[in-house]
Amino acid sequence: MKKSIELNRISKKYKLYNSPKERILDLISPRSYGEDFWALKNVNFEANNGDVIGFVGINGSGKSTLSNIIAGIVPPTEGETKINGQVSLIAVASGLKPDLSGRDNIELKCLMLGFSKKQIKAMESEIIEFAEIEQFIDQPIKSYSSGMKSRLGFAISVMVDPDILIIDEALSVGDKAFATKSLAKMQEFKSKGKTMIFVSHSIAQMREFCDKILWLEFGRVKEYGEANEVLNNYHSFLKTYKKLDKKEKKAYKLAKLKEIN
Ligand SMILES: Nc1ncnc2c1ncn2[C@@H]1O[C@H](COP(=O)(O)OP(=O)(O)OP(=O)(O)O)[C@@H](O)[C@H]1O
Repeated sequence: MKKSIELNRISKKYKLYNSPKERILDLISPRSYGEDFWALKNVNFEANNGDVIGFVGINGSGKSTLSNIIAGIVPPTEGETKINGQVSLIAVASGLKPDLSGRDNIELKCLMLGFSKKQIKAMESEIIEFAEIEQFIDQPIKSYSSGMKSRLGFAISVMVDPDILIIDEALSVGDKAFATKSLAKMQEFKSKGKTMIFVSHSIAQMREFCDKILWLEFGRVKEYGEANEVLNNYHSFLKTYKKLDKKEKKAYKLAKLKEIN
């Protein structure tokens, strides 16, 4: 089976600053300011062509950071990434530029993905139609509702027909009719044997769609395997975790983060 994604010991370090001043000082001064924070540590992950994989984990586990690394939006601090094919990431805030119109955003995103102006012109009307924003396409997208923005982001990402499609929480926005249409589009991707990654808090959606699940917990891989098995374990964990009070949850998180920070 051909591998579409190979991640070898990926780590990501962010810098946490107490004030904007500290951030600037860190940039201009030879001394180091701010605190190191490892959001991912030594993550190994592989996907084959045709895999449909869900990323789960409680808030702050590193799901979006890992998706962004696979999409090439965020560089890892350490480790090796091998991505075979073109990746498209759909996220609620997926790099659309608020001051540009819907049409200009389509052009910009497609240019960044390497399409020519002629190819973009040919795809444009299909994208606009799928996103259902015909009347608003020449308005700046800062005037769009969040549903409209996510429909546009979704439409661009699926119409460019990538080899690897990452959908980060984007299905939770938008109405029922659009969600049905999107799921049908993703079914089409699945049947074409493309690699798909879902980031979602909905276990039901994951069960319906994914073959494999990667469970992240505060920067580390807790489990990676067959969807039902990992989802059952994650579900049991959540049941226990949700019973903890605020203080206990914080203590759990701090203890886990201490292991890698
Ligand atoms: N640009 C950044 N600068 C500093 N810390 C960051 C940055 N982006 C993410 N983090 C931190 O990295 C950790 C992982 O964040 P990430 O968004 O990847 O988690 P997640 O699992 O996607 O969370 P959620 O389910 O809440 O979206 C969090 O503690 C977050 O605060």
